[in-house]
Amino acid sequence: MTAEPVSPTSPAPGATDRPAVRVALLGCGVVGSEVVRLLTTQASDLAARVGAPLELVGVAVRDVDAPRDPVVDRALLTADAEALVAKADVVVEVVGGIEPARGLLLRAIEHGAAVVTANKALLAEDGPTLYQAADAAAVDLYFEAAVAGAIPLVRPVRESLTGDRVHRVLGIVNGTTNYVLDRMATDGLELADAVAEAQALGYAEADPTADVEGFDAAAKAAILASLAFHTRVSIDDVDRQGIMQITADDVAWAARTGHVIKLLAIADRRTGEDGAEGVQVRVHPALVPLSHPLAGVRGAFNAVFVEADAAGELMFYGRGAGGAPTASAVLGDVVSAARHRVHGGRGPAESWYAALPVLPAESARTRYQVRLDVDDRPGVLAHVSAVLAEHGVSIEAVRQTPADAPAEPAVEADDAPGVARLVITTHEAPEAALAATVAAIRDLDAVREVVSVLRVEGA
Ligand SMILES: NC(=O)C1=CN([C@@H]2O[C@H](COP(=O)(O)OP(=O)(O)OC[C@H]3O[C@@H](n4cnc5c(N)ncnc54)[C@H](OP(=O)(O)O)[C@@H]3O)[C@@H](O)[C@H]2O)C=CC1
Ligand SMILES: N[C@@H](CC=O)C(=O)O
Repeated sequence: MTAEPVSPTSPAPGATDRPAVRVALLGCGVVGSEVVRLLTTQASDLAARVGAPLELVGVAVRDVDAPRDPVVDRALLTADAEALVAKADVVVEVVGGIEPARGLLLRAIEHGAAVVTANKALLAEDGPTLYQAADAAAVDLYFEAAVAGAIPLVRPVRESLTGDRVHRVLGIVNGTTNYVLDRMATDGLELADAVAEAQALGYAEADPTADVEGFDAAAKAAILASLAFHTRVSIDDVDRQGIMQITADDVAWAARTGHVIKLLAIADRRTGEDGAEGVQVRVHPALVPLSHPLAGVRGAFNAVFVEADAAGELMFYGRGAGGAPTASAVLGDVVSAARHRVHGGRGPAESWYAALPVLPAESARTRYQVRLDVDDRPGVLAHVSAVLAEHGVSIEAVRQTPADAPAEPAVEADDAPGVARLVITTHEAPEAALAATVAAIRDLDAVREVVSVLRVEGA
């Protein structure tokens, strides 16, 4: 595509003669550059939808001399983001990270600007500071792009379902890890090779920690849980486990038992031990049955189920990352905020924070699939079953390794008994009981090794 310079006042033939809505852009990287492109190429459509032209009044970056695609008029570029936010009606923050993003957004709000951000890290760490500031200043705070990129998900949860009672949010909210797990499942790649491929394709960052360790998914889970349950959930409240321990062998075994492994974000409304309601939020890899719609979510796509009392089950699917898809969500927010500037009105406000407490990880209810190598002698299965029974965990299925298993049991000494691999799938039980069961099984004399423990979801 030819890169056309962006002029300070993009022509807007579809607009009325109302004064332009001034838009300041903070950040012009992967997402910001696509925001510039859309603001330019869609100028007349956007003006018609807003009822006034959108005027890009400045673009704050770190390096004003770096080459940009699309080319941005040098007169628009500035390294002084503080000064820029003071002269806009709508401030779009696509810088990322906690500071200076938080300070800039608060300054924009202080100046009476509406703000649009894609910054999940900031919202998950300190969203309430922004919500409260926006509420106090009676300005819009929109953040559709912060969760699941292009997929309209924040708005349905924040606005459309606000008359309903959500009881579960379950989904794939990180495209990089879904791509990695998908490549491991389809071509038998080891995790490191699949991550390297994701980096080469631009899905994963040079430092993929936020994706593979589950931080990115945990931030999105915290934001979704806060909105869905009308309470305050921060990233520190999320029980988080990434995909680093998943091996090609785990993925192959998942297929043998009719599953795929997905990194899931799960937020549940549930009753705690004291009988009081709360929310439990977690991110971890899980076995998903091949028959479940989430199993069919391939590549870097995202998909989220929301279950509400009256609405029933809703599914949202699409591209969760990338410059253009994310910019689409940002522009939707810009149009909403700009419309309010022109015609009056305000978007939703989160001033009701407090309600449901966050329950500890151990209060979650889930199912486990445990693979273990045991001595192949009479009575061993009875010992293992007894441990499960002692912890009140019911067995759904047990199977023994077929001869052509992809992973070989440990090599034993000449005089040792043979080794059998058991795959035990439990019924749903409290997380605490399941974890204690695995610890007790590991201590049995007949157990050579607990090879893997994975949760099973979506059955
Ligand atoms: N990339 C994606 O697919 C998605 C990203 N997001 C979110 O969008 C946001 C932006 O992500 P992305 O575009 O990928 O990030 P990039 O790293 O590509 O871009 C960041 C931009 O911010 C600028 N910047 C950095 N520090 C400052 C500063 N102190 N003052 C002014 N400008 C600064 C950089 O300037 P310079 O160009 O000079 O270095 C760059 O233009 C993040 O919050 C991210 O989580 C959300 C969904 C998907
Ligand atoms: N790193 C994220 C992209 C932005 O949200 C992902 O892989 O989904």
